[in-house]
Amino acid sequence: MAGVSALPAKILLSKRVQEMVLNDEEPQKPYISRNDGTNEAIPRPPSDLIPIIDLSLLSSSEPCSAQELQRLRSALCSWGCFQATGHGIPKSFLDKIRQVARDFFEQPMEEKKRHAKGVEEFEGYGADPVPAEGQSLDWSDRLFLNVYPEDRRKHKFWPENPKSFREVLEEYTSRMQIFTELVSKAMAKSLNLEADCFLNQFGKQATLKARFNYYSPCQRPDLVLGLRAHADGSGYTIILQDDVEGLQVFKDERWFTVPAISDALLVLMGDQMEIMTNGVFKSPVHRVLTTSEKERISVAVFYAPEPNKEIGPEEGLINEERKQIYKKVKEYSVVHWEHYQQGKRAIHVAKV
Ligand SMILES: O=C(O)CCC(=O)C(=O)O
Ligand SMILES: [Fe+2]
Repeated sequence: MAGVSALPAKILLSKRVQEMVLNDEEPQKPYISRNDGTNEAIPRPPSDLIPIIDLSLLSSSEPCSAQELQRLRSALCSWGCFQATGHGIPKSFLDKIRQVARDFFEQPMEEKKRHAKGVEEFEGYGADPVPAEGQSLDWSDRLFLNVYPEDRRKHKFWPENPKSFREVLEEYTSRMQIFTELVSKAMAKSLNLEADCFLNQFGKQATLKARFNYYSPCQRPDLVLGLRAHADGSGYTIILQDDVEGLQVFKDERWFTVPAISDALLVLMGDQMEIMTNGVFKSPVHRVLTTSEKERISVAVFYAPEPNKEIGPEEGLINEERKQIYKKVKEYSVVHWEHYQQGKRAIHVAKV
């Protein structure tokens, strides 16, 4: 294509995608990653939609609670994700998060760069560290922050503007702690396990990391991805979308677009929940498309076991019919990252 050059990823990453778009630059070679032809979302039969689970039904003793738990289990066994409603976080607050995220990214570049990360670092404003040679880059800008435990926060990366950013993120963190407790217990109950079993594996100092994603419009959505196909290395991930769709989940050899539902949070299993459930729950491959019309914003919160904690398959999920397929692992996110950098999945390293 015209204007394609082969600037090294390191140089490209020192410049934000949003800057390239403002300068009307075409995507350069490392950003070109799609080879699956069409940009069309495949029409889906009504029965084949990402399940929506009403969490408010799960804590009651009504029969509908057992039914909803069963739907939760079935969603995580087949899709590895579900859209959570009835979670108790008001839509007005979810809108606030979306708004501070938008306000942050819409600021002038100099303001955002006050919180810039180094090209090789994780935390702060920028893009992922430089991937292995030959790997593509994502058409996105990010603000990545450790939010829990509190002593892991690096305040120099926390925006001062918009003014309410910190307060809103602190509240979201507290709400995410309540949310993860609720979801971890419900997942255990759905598998007939002791309610606290996953919480015990994650540990009291389980980490929460927030990634604010800004996907600029792209002139070549047919060639460029907002985020390349991957599975998460977390325990599980909670994703808040705005009204622009783009996230897709891979299932049955097809990509399915995750519908934008304004009051829902997408709960998506990471590899560590697949390990803890001995492969019963699936950690799905997912990706983000770009669109030429409008920017897209999302906020992903990664919930992972506390550092140095060994995790492994729940005993109750190992039996004669279902042999142990995963080993105990420690610091899985490190191995996951090394593979991710090379465009590979890591979960095989945890196989027995
Ligand atoms: O932007 C999204 O909707 C998904 C983000 C995601 O998959 C990730 O950050 O790992
Ligand atoms: Fe992801």
